Amino acid sequence: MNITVELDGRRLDLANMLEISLPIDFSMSKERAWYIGPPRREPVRLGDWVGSTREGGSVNFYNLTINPHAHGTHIETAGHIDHTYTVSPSVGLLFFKAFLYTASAGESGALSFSELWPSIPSDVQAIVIRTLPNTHDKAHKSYSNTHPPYIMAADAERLARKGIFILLIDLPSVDPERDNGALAAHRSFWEHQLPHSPKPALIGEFLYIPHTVPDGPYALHIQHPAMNTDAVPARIFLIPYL
Ligand SMILES: N[C@@H](CC(=O)c1ccccc1NC=O)C(=O)O
Repeated sequence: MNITVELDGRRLDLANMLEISLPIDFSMSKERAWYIGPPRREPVRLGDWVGSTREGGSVNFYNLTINPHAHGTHIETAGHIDHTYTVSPSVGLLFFKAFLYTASAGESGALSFSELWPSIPSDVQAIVIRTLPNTHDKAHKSYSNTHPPYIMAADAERLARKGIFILLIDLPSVDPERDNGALAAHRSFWEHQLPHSPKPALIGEFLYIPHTVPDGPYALHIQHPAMNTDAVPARIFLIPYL
């Protein structure tokens, strides 16, 4: 089978899609973020019957307890911070024009975008922020009480005003861990979306972008389950251009 996809005249290297998301791992035994402990996976028990083949049941039939914000890569709508009736966060398009940028934070914890602004192409729809340090332990790290870096509200506004409607980062939040509910970057990004934005804006958090992937332009592909709530787990890929 031979499939060719072009995004505004640029061919996508579909054979070399790069996954940049983290799964929800039910074998994880420790806190991941937001102080709530690991995800849980428990067999259904109905009288003598158990939904676990290991325990003698005919099938595996588990109840899952997950929190999309705390347990892995997820995408969220503005319903995360307001009373919007949330249908499933929905991406609507198969591919977006994306840009991967590596940012580091100064002493304040604010990420610097100073090298991003001169290099970002004008037609970008999605930005992927990889933060430094980017050691492999990031894929398993427990973030509660670590106060990771964050995006400044003014930078989130500038991204939105450039027409970017998908903002992705490899940390549990685009905002500081503790800000008394301000969530300034979340609010600023959603508030300053252009009126003709083609899709409802999304923020995605808790990604993992291997250090081997160079900064620059890519196509972006997002997969997610349909769940009517503010945030859903997501599988996210960067696709190089040929
Ligand atoms: N920083 C917020 C909390 C917060 O941002 C948050 C809390 C629980 C789950 C997700 C959160 N933010 C995610 O982007 C606060 O201090 O109230």
